[in-house]
Amino acid sequence: MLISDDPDKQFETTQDLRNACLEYGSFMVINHELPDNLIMRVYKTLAKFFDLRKEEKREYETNDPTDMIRWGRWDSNLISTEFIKMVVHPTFHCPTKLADSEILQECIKRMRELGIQLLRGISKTLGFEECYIEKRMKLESGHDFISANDYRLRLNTENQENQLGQPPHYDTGLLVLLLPVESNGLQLEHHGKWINVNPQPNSIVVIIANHIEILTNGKYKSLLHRVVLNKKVRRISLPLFLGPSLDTKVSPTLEFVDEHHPPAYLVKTYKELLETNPYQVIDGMSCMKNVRL
Ligand SMILES: O=C(O)CCC(=O)C(=O)O
Ligand SMILES: [Fe+2]
Repeated sequence: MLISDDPDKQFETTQDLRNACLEYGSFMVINHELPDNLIMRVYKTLAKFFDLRKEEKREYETNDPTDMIRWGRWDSNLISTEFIKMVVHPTFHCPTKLADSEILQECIKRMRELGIQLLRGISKTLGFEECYIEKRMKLESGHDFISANDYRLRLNTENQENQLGQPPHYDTGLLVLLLPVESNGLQLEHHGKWINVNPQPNSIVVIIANHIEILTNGKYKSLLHRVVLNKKVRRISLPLFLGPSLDTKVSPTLEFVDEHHPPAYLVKTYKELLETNPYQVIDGMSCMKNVRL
């Protein structure tokens, strides 16, 4: 609808998008251009990678913050997940041990195109011309990464009720797009309560991340979210973190600054902000504590 030829429909969708950004910090996209069989093949390829023996994946267990690929596991009483993160734009990086990397690359390319369309829509909801965010954040050389997550079933463990796949967190970047998943687990914070995301089949869930909050001087807030372990099925997820180029200085846009709304964030390049995280360019951790004034 955002790209519909019918101006009324386009207007209505832009209004819905504005409300979703203000009220929830998240929305679902249906009727996108990612075919089911592409999605299915991506999940197969990721599952195959996660099923490799630990020794085989350890090659990507890096402590070097400049590495572009990083594998790891969190395994405690409360949190359990395995992940493989990789920088996918401007240059696509992928472990050689991940079969069918061209399928993953194609899928990410399409997710990125969708993300850019959504950022055009978001620019409009803010009263700017369509390409405002794209140009200001230099998305042509935007720094994007993915973090494939594997939340396995954990049987016979204590504390099952409270087990999380991801602790509550905010994401870095502008937008995070989640490849459609069949199983639930993602929860969003809304007015102090956790709400379950029950995605419609094949819908892409989108989350507003840190740098939209900075750009809008807090008008659109970065969304707190977490993942609870699904007790019935193994769940694999694939978020794409769309970000500004590393050299872009992200700061509140003047239109959102006045005497009642002074700038609430420091001016830093995306790279400087990411460098405050232990794994720098390949770390989805929120940077907000280092930038709020
Ligand atoms: O697995 C999910 O649904 C969300 C993952 C997530 O929030 C993240 O990787 O930052
Ligand atoms: Fe996240």
